[in-house]
Amino acid sequence: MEKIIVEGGHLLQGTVRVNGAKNSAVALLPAAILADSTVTIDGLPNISDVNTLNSILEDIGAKIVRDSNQKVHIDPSSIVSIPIPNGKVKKLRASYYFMGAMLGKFKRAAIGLPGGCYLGPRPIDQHIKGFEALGAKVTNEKGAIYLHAEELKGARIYLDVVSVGATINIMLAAVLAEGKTTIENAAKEPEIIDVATLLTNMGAKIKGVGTDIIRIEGVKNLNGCRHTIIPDRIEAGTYVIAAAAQGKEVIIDNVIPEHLESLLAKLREMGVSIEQSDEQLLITTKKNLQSVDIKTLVYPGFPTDLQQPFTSLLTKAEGTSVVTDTIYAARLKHIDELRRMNAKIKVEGGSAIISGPIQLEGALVKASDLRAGASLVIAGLMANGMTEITGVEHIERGYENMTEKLVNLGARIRRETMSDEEVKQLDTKI
Ligand SMILES: CC(=O)N[C@H]1[C@@H](OP(=O)(O)OP(=O)(O)OC[C@H]2O[C@@H](n3ccc(=O)[nH]c3=O)[C@H](O)[C@@H]2O)O[C@H](CO)[C@@H](O)[C@@H]1O
Ligand SMILES: C=C(OP(=O)(O)O)C(=O)O
Repeated sequence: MEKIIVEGGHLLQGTVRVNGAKNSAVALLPAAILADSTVTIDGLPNISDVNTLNSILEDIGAKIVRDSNQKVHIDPSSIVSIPIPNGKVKKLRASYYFMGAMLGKFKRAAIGLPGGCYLGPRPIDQHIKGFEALGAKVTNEKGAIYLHAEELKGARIYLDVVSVGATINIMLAAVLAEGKTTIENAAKEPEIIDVATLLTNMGAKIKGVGTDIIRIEGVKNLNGCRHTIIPDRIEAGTYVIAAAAQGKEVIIDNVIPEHLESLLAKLREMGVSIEQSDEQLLITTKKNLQSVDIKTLVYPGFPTDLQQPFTSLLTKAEGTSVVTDTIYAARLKHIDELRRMNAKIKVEGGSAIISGPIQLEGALVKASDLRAGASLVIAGLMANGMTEITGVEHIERGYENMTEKLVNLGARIRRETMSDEEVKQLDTKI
């Protein structure tokens, strides 16, 4: 087991390059099942979620070759519809995309219930509603979901909540269904457009992605193709926030600035200077940042995945800021850890109320989930003295080489293997 050690207070300067999007990658890999020949994906991030999905694909018969340039070739021609058991599936939320992809390809699937970051309840009722509308019988037995359809027929599906996962999963099942499918009240996240682009390159007929009505005309089969993944807007946003918190001048490279409009608007309101070009952002911080309120919303609103890192930044803003997560109201586990670091944060009625400016102090803290980890790393960079962060495995789910990238920007941050004694003490330390 490893921990991250940060010596705070050093200014960040230089360029950081963003990898391919985790939340696209985790859907693009299962989508490859739908093709009859090799799918090549360019720019996949080297993170544990991607490695777990590749491993599940191999378990069901895919042949995967990863070449040196972040290219992955997935040959799905030998995949068989065998049950996918709990072990690996439980490591991530996105394993639920195997449901849509296997159902689409084989008309049946059996898969353990997915895991991922615990952000409060993460229901999949809208995914199931969609699969049932397409003609599948879905049962939940002893922690596994069984899906079966004699044939899949296009349908009109209205989502009761705007859901990224349900929109993608229904698209995966519908592209090979007979006839027309309409998804109403669909989500519009860039990752959905990325998945639809891959499916279209494979031969699927999809219209309306990026709007709230997606229309799909089923085709008989899909072919292999080559696809380049979009840059990770959440990884980019994390470094943008780190730069605003502790940067002098930082360039974020390989970013689509339009994907981050809500974050950039809030940072400008706080007084951060941001220059943008086609694929880069230059972040320059002023001394006195102003407080702002944020409310997470579906895209193009403020992303839930950046709420936790942004909270760390707000500790240094002058005045009171209010953070409300309307997507995952319980995504507040980082707050206790930030309080250990001297942050003044109250939680009232599901909102975090942050009083600033406060000088954070180094402490021993634990990352309970992926973006809580990112928020603690940023807090560590801002703090006086040393911060030790455990729960590194969560950070590895979504950030490739985070410590190396920060070292290149001038941060004093490193990873260390924990001693057996430290591992034993993990749950007993105050
Ligand atoms: C809209 C949104 O911001 N989605 C985020 C969500 O995606 P994720 O795919 O996890 O969540 P969804 O977009 O599916 O869910 C959005 C909301 O709908 C609810 N819901 C979802 C499916 C369902 O069947 N029933 C239901 O009630 C969820 O509890 C949540 O409150 O977390 C991901 C990981 O943090 C982010 O990358 C996504 O951007
Ligand atoms: C919580 C996240 O991931 P997941 O939904 O895969 O658990 C995230 O990307 O912030």
